[in-house]
Amino acid sequence: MALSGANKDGREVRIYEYLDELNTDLADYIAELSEASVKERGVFAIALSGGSLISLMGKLCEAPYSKTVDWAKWYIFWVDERVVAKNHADSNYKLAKDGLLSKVPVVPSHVHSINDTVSAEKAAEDYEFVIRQLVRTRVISVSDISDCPKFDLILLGMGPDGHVASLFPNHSILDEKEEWVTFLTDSPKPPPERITFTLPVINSASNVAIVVTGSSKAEAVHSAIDEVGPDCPTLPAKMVQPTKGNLVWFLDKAAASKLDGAKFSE
Ligand SMILES: O=C1O[C@H](COP(=O)(O)O)[C@@H](O)[C@H](O)[C@H]1O
Repeated sequence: MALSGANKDGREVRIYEYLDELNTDLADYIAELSEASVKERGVFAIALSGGSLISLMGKLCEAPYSKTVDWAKWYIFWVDERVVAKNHADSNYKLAKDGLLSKVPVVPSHVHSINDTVSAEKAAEDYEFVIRQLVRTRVISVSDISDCPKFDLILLGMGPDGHVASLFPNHSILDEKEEWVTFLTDSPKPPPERITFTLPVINSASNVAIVVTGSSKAEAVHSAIDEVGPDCPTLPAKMVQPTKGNLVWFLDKAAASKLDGAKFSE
């Protein structure tokens, strides 16, 4: 059974003893949000990250989700992408295609990956243009307090340094307020060229989940959730604070091992 707790900002933190429980609860969470969004808006606009997240979403390819989720209503985007060919081992698109999208009946024209034939700068510009078109046609909602897109769900992982998407600690793109999608050519984690949603877009989503496993990330989890340590204020994961949306952390025991456990109850 998961331990869970809500802190003062209304963030929910779910901690799982076993990875299998985390995977099942994550699949339930995504399936429920998909159902609610399709009921309300007729579509589900979901943005994926790369990394460990995709294998943690693996239950969605199995029964009952493979049959019960309304896959045809999904519109799929990437929160961040490495600027490499789509068939490159580093591509977040390839990771999601191989691990999830090729195993469920999504509509190919609803899968919005980046243009992998241009520079990082142009790829970010093109991707923002695509998103703007889909906001105009309301495939993606719009925030009622800014002009930002309001994704139904944004799924994030987190690196041991506290980075989310391709927003790295102390990088100037953390301050980006105007662009929806920006680029970097100096990512501290390879490959160096990437595009990424900016914080205003992430924080405008209806729902954001940060899914983190492993002891190498325990210190950054502690800093972001317990709001302690010198790095805390500039930790990208800590800057994920949806303005009106919901934030849920999914953690395994190892990632949660440095948290103040007193805040959680079964
Ligand atoms: O480089 C990236 O890293 C993060 C974290 O990856 P993980 O394997 O440690 O979970 C990922 O969320 C992001 O999409 C990716 O581009």
